[in-house]
Amino acid sequence: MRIGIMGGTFDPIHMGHLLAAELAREAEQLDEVWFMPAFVPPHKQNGAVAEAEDRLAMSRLAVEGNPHFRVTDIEIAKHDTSYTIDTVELLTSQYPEDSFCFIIGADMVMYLPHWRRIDEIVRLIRFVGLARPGYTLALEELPEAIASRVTLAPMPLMELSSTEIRRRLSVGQTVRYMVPEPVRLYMEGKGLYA
Ligand SMILES: Nc1ncnc2c1ncn2[C@@H]1O[C@H](COP(=O)(O)OP(=O)(O)OP(=O)(O)O)[C@@H](O)[C@H]1O
Ligand SMILES: O=C(O)c1ccc[n+]([C@@H]2O[C@H](COP(=O)([O-])O)[C@@H](O)[C@H]2O)c1
Repeated sequence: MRIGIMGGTFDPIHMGHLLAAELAREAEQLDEVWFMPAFVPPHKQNGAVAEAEDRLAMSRLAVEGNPHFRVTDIEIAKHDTSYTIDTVELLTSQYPEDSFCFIIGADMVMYLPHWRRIDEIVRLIRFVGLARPGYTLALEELPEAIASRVTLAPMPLMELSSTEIRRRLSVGQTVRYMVPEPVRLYMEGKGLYA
């Protein structure tokens, strides 16, 4: 199977994540996309992040109804900082028959040189990069070994971030149509980010 990994903090998951995953799936003819909430994302170790169980539950609610989407708790179950190299080594050894790519937005594409052991990651998997407002997808600015492993997929600029959703909820503004409705109801029910 051709599998795309959509890794993220998903604090909370939003329509930008879902659209990016769906368009990457189409462009790369992926059989499945696995949404993978990080336990502690490497570059957010000092910031407060919602409980992993809530981020996982919201991710599960978000993918309901799409037969190509799944959620994996592989990183959350480890209860440790989620370095992608560890996850990729685990996935490629656990599923030798499948081929994996990692789906990321433009901010993460340009940050790839800073990922832990990126030289080894790019030998194991490819990346699918999608446009995001505020970030230029300038592959020519990346080292060739990394740039050659990134394929760009078409994506309309979507001005949406978890930060903006948390900000809106904290001041009582609407997030309807920015997140799937079951996710909105979950956040409302638990008073998340209020
Ligand atoms: N609006 C968007 N368009 C394209 N890609 C996105 C968008 N929002 C998030 N992504 C991508 O989804 C992945 C996971 O992102 P993450 O969970 O950190 O969400 P975020 O909205 O960037 O969160 P925060 O605002 O808390 O930093 C990253 O690869 C990121 O680039
Ligand atoms: O492994 C790394 O060094 C690394 C550095 C930054 C981000 N990542 C991964 O990239 C994905 C998106 O990260 P984030 O913080 O935007 O949610 C998520 O799966 C992270 O674990 C990985």
